[in-house]
Amino acid sequence: MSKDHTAHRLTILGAGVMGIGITALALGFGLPVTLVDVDETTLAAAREKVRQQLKLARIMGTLPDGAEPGELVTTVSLEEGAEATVVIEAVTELAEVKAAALAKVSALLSPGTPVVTNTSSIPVDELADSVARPEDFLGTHFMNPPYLIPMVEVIRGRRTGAAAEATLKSALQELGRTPLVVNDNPGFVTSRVLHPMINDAVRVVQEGTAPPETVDALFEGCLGHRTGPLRTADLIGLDNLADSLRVLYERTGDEGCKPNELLLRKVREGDLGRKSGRGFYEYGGQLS
Ligand SMILES: NC(=O)c1ccc[n+]([C@@H]2O[C@H](COP(=O)([O-])OP(=O)(O)OC[C@H]3O[C@@H](n4cnc5c(N)ncnc54)[C@H](O)[C@@H]3O)[C@@H](O)[C@H]2O)c1
Repeated sequence: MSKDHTAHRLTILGAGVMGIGITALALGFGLPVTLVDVDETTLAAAREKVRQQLKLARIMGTLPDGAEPGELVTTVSLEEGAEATVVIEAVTELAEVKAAALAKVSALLSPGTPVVTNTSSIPVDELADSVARPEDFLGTHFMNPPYLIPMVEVIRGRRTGAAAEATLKSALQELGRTPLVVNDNPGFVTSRVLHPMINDAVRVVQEGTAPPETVDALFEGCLGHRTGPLRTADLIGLDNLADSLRVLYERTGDEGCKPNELLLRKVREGDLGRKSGRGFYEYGGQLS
């Protein structure tokens, strides 16, 4: 047991959209978290964003009543995160960046500590080549914002061991999430279906058939989606979406996954969605 009286303590790599969200969820359920990124400025901003997400999650009633928040440590040193019971990697969706981070962190951990990639699309078995013990390695696909979405897609790689899967499931249960296990392939289930669909929605906007507001209104009003595809793109982050589509295109050859020119232009111009304040919509000072 950790000093915070929870069975698990997490180390999370990457203080971006997902690292911040998973950290806020874990703290809200009382788990201690060590959040690691490559620079102190990012980490300072992340502390404030975590605090805001915790506040929002409490207002929305998605955290357990009366739970003492877990302790948060932010650091640029991977060594400080070596005592975790589970490590979750949520760094940029570039295979070489993930491989380097996973190699470093897995070498520091005791055998039997699950190392989990929160990749959107890169096959787990491909990344498993870079970790010290492939049997301890598997994937999750937490969605944004983690405190609001109760289910987590879990990806079992070809070399993932039963013990790692069981430990990850117990941590997800402690986080109040329901795991659903799928097999390994580019994009797994959700990204393989959702990301090309969003790419098509961007194409519809680019071709002038309808503006983003109308596309989203049709998906929400006619198809019953909670959030339309362009608002979802802004929530994901347009840079991350483009990276994920590239991963899918390179590994499947599916032309529908080739990132659309309008999407790439927005990324080039720094319009990344909610996290930068503008994407397909404007966000005046809202939470990322
Ligand atoms: N954004 C979403 O909605 C979403 C949903 C599910 C999964 N994902 C996946 O989660 C992962 C993270 O996505 P994101 O949207 O949070 O990205 P992001 O661009 O917002 O953040 C990535 C963070 O990783 C940090 N980083 C880069 N290299 C690092 C290293 N070696 N060590 C520590 N930190 C490092 C960066 O500084 C940055 O803060 C990606 O694999 C993405 O595909 C994203």
